[in-house]
Amino acid sequence: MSEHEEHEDGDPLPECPPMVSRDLKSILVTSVLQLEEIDVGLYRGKNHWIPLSRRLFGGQIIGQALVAAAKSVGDHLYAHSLHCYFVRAGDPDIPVLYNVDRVRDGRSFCVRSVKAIQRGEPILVLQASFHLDQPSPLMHQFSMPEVPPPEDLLSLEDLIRFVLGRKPDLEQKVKQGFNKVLANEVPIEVRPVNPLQFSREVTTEPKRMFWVRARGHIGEGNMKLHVCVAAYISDYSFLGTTMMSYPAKRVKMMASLDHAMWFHNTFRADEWMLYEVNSPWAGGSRGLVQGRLWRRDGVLAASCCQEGLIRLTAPKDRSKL
Ligand SMILES: CCC(=O)SCCNC(=O)CCNC(=O)[C@H](O)C(C)(C)COP(=O)(O)OP(=O)(O)OC[C@H]1O[C@@H](n2cnc3c(N)ncnc32)[C@H](O)[C@@H]1OP(=O)(O)O
Repeated sequence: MSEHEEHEDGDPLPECPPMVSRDLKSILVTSVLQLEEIDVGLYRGKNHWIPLSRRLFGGQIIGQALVAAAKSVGDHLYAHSLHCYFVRAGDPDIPVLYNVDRVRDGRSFCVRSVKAIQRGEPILVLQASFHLDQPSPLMHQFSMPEVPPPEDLLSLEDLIRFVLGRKPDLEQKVKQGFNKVLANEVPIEVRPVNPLQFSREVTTEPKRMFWVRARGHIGEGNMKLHVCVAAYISDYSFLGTTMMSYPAKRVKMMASLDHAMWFHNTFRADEWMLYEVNSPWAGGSRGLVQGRLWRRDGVLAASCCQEGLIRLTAPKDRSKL
C-alpha cells in the first residue's frame, strides 16, 4: 500500500488502535512544527513519525524549514512558494538544526534560504519566498475534479483492516508499515477516492486522488502555520504514485530528491483537502510527481512537484531455476 509498503520486519498488529479526538490540538502544531530557538536565525526541531526506511520523512524537514524561514518575515507576508533539494538522508536519532539566511527583504517580496543540518552537514537546502497579499487583475484556476466527499469514503485505517482481513499472510514488513498507520503515529488522516488503487490491487495510470487533513485541531487564523502543515502533508503518499502502473515491484530505495510548492489561496490544513496527484514521467531511476491540493469548496489551495529516486531490486535470474 504505497508508502506504507516498507521493507523491514516488524511488530505484530495492535488489536485496538488508539483513537485521536478531533478536539485535541494537532501534534503537528504542538510538537513537530515547534522549533526551539538556539541563536539568531538558528533553530532546532524534534523528530516525529519515522518511516520504516529509517530516514527522516521529507515532509517533516520541509515543514520545519519553512517554519524557521517564516519566523524572520513579518505577519503581513505569506509564503507563496518554496523550492528545495534533499541532499542527504536525515538521521532520525538526532535533531535537525535549521540555519536561516535572510537573502532579501523587498517591499512586496522577501526571500529566505534555509539549511537543515545534521552533524555539521546539510541534509536539505530550501529557498522560500514570501509575498504581500495584493489585488490581482488576473484570476483563473482549473476546476476541482468531481469526487465523493470524504464522509462517504473509507479511512486508510479501515482500508488496512479490510486488506488484512482478506490477506492475513501479508509479509511482516508490509504489516509493520500498516502498524504505524493503525497506531496513529502518522499525524495525517487520509481517505483514498479509489480504495482498490490505493491498496495496489490493480495497476492503473499513475494518477490518484485522496482526501487529506492534519490529525487533530489547528484552528483558524494562523495562515503561516497552515502553510507549514500543508508542506508536511504534501510529501505524504506523493512519490509512490510513480509505481501505480507497474505490478508490485520490490523497491530497494525510494527517496525524494527535490520538492517544490506554490501556495495560491488561504486554506485550513486541519480541514479536508483533496490531493490530486499524477506522475507524468519516470525514467533513469527517477520519477516525477505533480500534485494539486484543493479546498473542498473547489478553490485551488496549492500546487506541488517532486522528483524522486526509485531503485528496484534486480529481478531474479530465471535461467538458473
Ligand atoms: C516519502 C519520501 C521521503 O520523504 S524520502 C526522504 C527525503 N529524501 C531523502 O532522504 C533523500 C536524501 N538524499 C540522499 O539520500 C542522497 O542525496 C541520495 C539520493 C542517496 C544520493 O544518491 P547517491 O549519490 O547515489 O548517494 P550515495 O553515493 O551516498 O549512495 C547511497 C546508496 O545508493 C547506492 N548507490 C549509489 N549509486 C548507485 C547506483 N548507480 N545503483 C545502485 N545503487 C547505488 C550506494 O551504494 C549507497 O547504498 P548503501 O546506502 O551503501 O546501501
